Amino acid sequence: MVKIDIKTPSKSYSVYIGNNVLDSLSLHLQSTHYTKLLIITDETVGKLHLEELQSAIPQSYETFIYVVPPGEKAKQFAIYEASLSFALEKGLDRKSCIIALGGGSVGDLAGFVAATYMRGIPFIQVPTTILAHDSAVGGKTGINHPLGKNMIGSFHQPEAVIYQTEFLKTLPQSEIRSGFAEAVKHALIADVSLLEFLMSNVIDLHSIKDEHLIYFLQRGIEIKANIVSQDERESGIRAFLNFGHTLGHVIESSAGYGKVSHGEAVMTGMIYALYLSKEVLDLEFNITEFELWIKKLGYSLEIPDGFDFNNAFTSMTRDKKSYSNQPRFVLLDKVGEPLVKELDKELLEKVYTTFLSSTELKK
Ligand SMILES: NC(=O)c1ccc[n+]([C@@H]2O[C@H](COP(=O)([O-])OP(=O)(O)OC[C@H]3O[C@@H](n4cnc5c(N)ncnc54)[C@H](O)[C@@H]3O)[C@@H](O)[C@H]2O)c1
Ligand SMILES: O=C(O)C(=O)C[C@@H](O)[C@H](O)[C@H](O)COP(=O)(O)O
Ligand SMILES: [Zn+2]
Repeated sequence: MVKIDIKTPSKSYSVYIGNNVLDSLSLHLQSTHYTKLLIITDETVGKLHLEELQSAIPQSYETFIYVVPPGEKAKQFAIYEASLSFALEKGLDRKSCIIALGGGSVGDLAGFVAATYMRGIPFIQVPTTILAHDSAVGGKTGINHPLGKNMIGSFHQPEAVIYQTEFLKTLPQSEIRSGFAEAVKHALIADVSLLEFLMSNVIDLHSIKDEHLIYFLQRGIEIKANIVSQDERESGIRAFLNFGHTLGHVIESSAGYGKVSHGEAVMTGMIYALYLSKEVLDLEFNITEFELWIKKLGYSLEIPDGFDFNNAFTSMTRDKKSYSNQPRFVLLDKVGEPLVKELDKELLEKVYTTFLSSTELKK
């Protein structure tokens, strides 16, 4: 088992990673004495892993279960409202605890329910996707709005993150691919040697070795923990974790939430940001080699039908990093050295055209 401690101004907590870390959940629940528990999970994850999670909960606990639709459908106002109603009907109080069992969608929803129920109650993340090495840590919670991704939310740190890596064994390929994008993001923004490691050891997403998986999950969490501990509420360097997300979120919302996975959209957004970084900062990086690797891993890097730069620009001006109607992008000066820059429409459109015509992306 690996334990990573996270320290933020609002809370300190631990992330437990390994094959058999549900014991850490049992210990936490035994020592904390919440009044009631509410497990929020989705239909798919519930069928696969709820029983095992329940076996780790001490019998003395009154436990309720609320099952939401899988994927981005969970991050809708209607589901958020229904989850709050369920919590009220079951009589959760301020000393009750919500447990999020699932990927980032369940974690974001359940965390936001916990953040707003009676103005905030505790919650525990039990992530079940590779992507959730990112989403379960750091306390960003929220739901989507038709006009933008995660537009309604809060910062609310979990009490603990219990990352049972056995749960990852049931992930379909598409979800492994989506989650791996955030691992690549962590490498690009913070650790050139992690990027080299990933590019030489992950050449097929069907056969990632267990020790490699644990290594990049752990390293990604360390990178995120380091940033979040310095800037919990994104007044500065936390924006680096948004690398690739300015375009990525617009791809997700314009395709219709859930049509393009978060990781696929972010991967496309990261490649666009690499082209921007070349243009604006003379980034020295072999984008062609990177694109070929990414295509071999099966990323489609597709721009949704009907995607139009002018509409995308308008949506990017609504991004949470933007102000005064000017999109702000995370760029790389070097791999591992990000910065945030306000960019104007002409430049964004020019580089978008270059990016779209990249021969490697079309292969
Ligand atoms: N809060 C943050 O810091 C943060 C960071 C990154 C991403 N996110 C958000 O996370 C969301 C994406 O999360 P995600 O990709 O983890 O997935 P998800 O929760 O949307 O799940 C994706 C699919 O995988 C299934 N699934 C989950 N675990 C499984 C398992 N072990 N076996 C089989 N199927 C399983 C789910 O049922 C669903 O169909 C996005 O909404 C994104 O915006 C948040
Ligand atoms: O933790 C962060 O900070 C991130 O930006 C991590 C991202 O991977 C994640 O997708 C996050 O939800 C995006 O945040 P948003 O503020 O742009 O909605
Ligand atoms: Zn993300």
